[in-house]
Amino acid sequence: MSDFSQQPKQRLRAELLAARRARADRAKADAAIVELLATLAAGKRTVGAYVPFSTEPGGAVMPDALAAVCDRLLVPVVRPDLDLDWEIYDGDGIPLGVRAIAEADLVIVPALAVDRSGIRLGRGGGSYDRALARVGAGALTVAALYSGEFVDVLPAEAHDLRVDAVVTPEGVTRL
Ligand SMILES: Nc1nc2c(c(=O)[nH]1)N(C=O)[C@@H](CNc1ccc(C(=O)N[C@@H](CCC(=O)O)C(=O)O)cc1)CN2
Ligand SMILES: Nc1ncnc2c1ncn2[C@@H]1O[C@H](COP(=O)(O)OP(=O)(O)OP(=O)(O)O)[C@@H](O)[C@H]1O
Repeated sequence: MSDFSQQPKQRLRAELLAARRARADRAKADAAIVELLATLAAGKRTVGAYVPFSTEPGGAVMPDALAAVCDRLLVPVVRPDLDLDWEIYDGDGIPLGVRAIAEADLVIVPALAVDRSGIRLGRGGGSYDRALARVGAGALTVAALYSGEFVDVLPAEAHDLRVDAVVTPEGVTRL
């Protein structure tokens, strides 16, 4: 059992980021993750996602692959207070406001790890704790992870919001 509930979040983040940098199977894992996410996004009106950093699940091709199968792809714009505004991917760059994410049918969120109850560990800005609170009741929230990042128990705080599912190269798991 992978129980990290008593570990400081800062140390967990550092370990998970170091493991991502050391991965050798990235391209294959990203291809599998993008295929699964594109299947979830297919035919949706509005999808919220993110533009992956170089070591994040999904890789550089993820936004184009998602934009090709849904009507409208929203990506975050970080505000000075670390809250998230949203803009249309590859669009005019006009911010749509923090509430735009409420229109999404599917929200793909970045995470360093997620546990079996849906608690996610992010980068520590509280950005997604705030953004997830605005997601509509009917929307599906999914975190994209590499193998080994879906764990049994993570440290949880009162403000942490859960995701509905995780996508790893092995498949989609509803929580
Ligand atoms: N792709 C992506 N976009 C995202 C997030 C994310 O986690 N991933 N965010 C989630 O909230 C928000 C941005 N928050 C961030 C919080 C911390 C760092 C950060 O520590 N950056 C490192 C280098 C990042 C890397 O290459 O891995 C740095 O600046 O040193 C970046 C973004 C919105 N956009
Ligand atoms: N709804 C909120 N409004 C304002 N600040 C918040 C909110 N939720 C969490 N925070 C603050 O954000 C900080 C980071 O929280 P936490 O460690 O849970 O981040 P995280 O979920 O790992 O990161 P992220 O949400 O950016 O991916 C904490 O100091 C917390 O107080």
